[in-house]
Amino acid sequence: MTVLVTGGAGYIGMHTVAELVAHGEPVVVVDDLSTGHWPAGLFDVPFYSLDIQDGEAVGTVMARHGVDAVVHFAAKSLVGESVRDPLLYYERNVAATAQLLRAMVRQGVRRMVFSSTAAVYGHPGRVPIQEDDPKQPVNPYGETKLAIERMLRWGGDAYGISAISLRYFNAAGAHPELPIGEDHRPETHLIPILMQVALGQREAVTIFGSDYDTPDGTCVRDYIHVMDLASAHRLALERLRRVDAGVEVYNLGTGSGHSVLEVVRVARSVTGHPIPVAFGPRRAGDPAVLVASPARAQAVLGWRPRYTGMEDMVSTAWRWHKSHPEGFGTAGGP
Ligand SMILES: NC(=O)c1ccc[n+]([C@@H]2O[C@H](COP(=O)([O-])OP(=O)(O)OC[C@H]3O[C@@H](n4cnc5c(N)ncnc54)[C@H](O)[C@@H]3O)[C@@H](O)[C@H]2O)c1
Ligand SMILES: O=c1ccn([C@@H]2O[C@H](COP(=O)(O)OP(=O)(O)O[C@H]3O[C@H](CO)[C@H](O)[C@H](O)[C@H]3O)[C@@H](O)[C@H]2O)c(=O)[nH]1
Repeated sequence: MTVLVTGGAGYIGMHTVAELVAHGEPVVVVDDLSTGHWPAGLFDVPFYSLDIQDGEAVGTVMARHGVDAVVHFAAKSLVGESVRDPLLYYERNVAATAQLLRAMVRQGVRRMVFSSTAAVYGHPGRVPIQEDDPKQPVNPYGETKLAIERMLRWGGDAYGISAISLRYFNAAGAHPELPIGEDHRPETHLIPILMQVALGQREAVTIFGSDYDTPDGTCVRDYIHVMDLASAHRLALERLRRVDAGVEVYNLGTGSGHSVLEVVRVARSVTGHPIPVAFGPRRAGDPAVLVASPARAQAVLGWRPRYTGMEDMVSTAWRWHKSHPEGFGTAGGP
């Protein structure tokens, strides 16, 4: 009973590997290192530098390690890039996942936990957002994640695959003990950019829009700690093994929103750096407010986020960035 983690060298994937290993779960990682980093010697788990589009090679890994479930993080996930090059997202997200599912079917592996996103909702009609609210993605990234959710639904019927799709809101923070954290290149996410300003690596942060219909005019997001995302994956795996779940979806957020300016204020207080801001135009495709209703994940998975305060998110991120100003450095494969 081994779990195959695709994209396990990425930000959320690596924290989930840590969580699974800490709970005694045998894990094998497949990652092509296109955006990830695999620090040599940190985890005692088999690592394969493979593209999931190579279904045959991934199938061989499944057979060799007795894989019974897949946690599927591997994807392209930059909204702006997806608008500039949508075909890349159809290839690397939709087509690649079809290859992965084909390999699973061939190997008789019938459980998947899938990384979905709040971007499937587009501009929400109401907040907090519930799972059954309308899905109207406003960029190819969200569109391809929704397409995969639908592929899982059809695949569930046709091949007997049970899947849990976890729609994360804004992942944030870092492991409180292990030397792992967020290292995207280029970095586009708010909190790591604030940390880079505090480290003196950037002059200032540009706030995208100050005229939104929100209390302080800046966008409101539901930030969820990466450790809490990791625990949700473990609980989802447990559920897939316990019951024939069919295909289920869950929002993962705290249920509380924080404006960009609020996050900046917390970052100033945690780092002790003034973090200068500049106000710029709105970023295309940014909804004003995205806040999850996490009620379903709490009721069905028994999920309880532990790091719910913005200070928890920023201080664990700061610990990582301060001790690893160059991120994983040049760490490539093992
Ligand atoms: N970061 C967020 O706030 C957020 C929010 C919602 C959803 N998600 C989703 O969560 C998942 C992980 O996000 P992340 O922030 O950790 O991203 P990441 O880029 O850090 O991780 C993705 C990993 O997948 C690997 N990968 C990509 N394509 C691959 C392929 N074809 N074959 C093998 N490996 C491949 C990359 O090398 C990387 O290690 C993604 O699916 C993303 O869409 C992230
Ligand atoms: O330099 C920056 C970076 C971000 N922001 C703002 O900060 C907020 C958070 O932005 P991030 O880029 O950190 O995160 P997103 O909300 O754009 O994206 C996240 O949530 C999305 C779902 O809506 C997707 O799932 C995506 O993968 C995930 O990273 C947004 O209002 C954004 O406009 C700034 O003002 N300046």
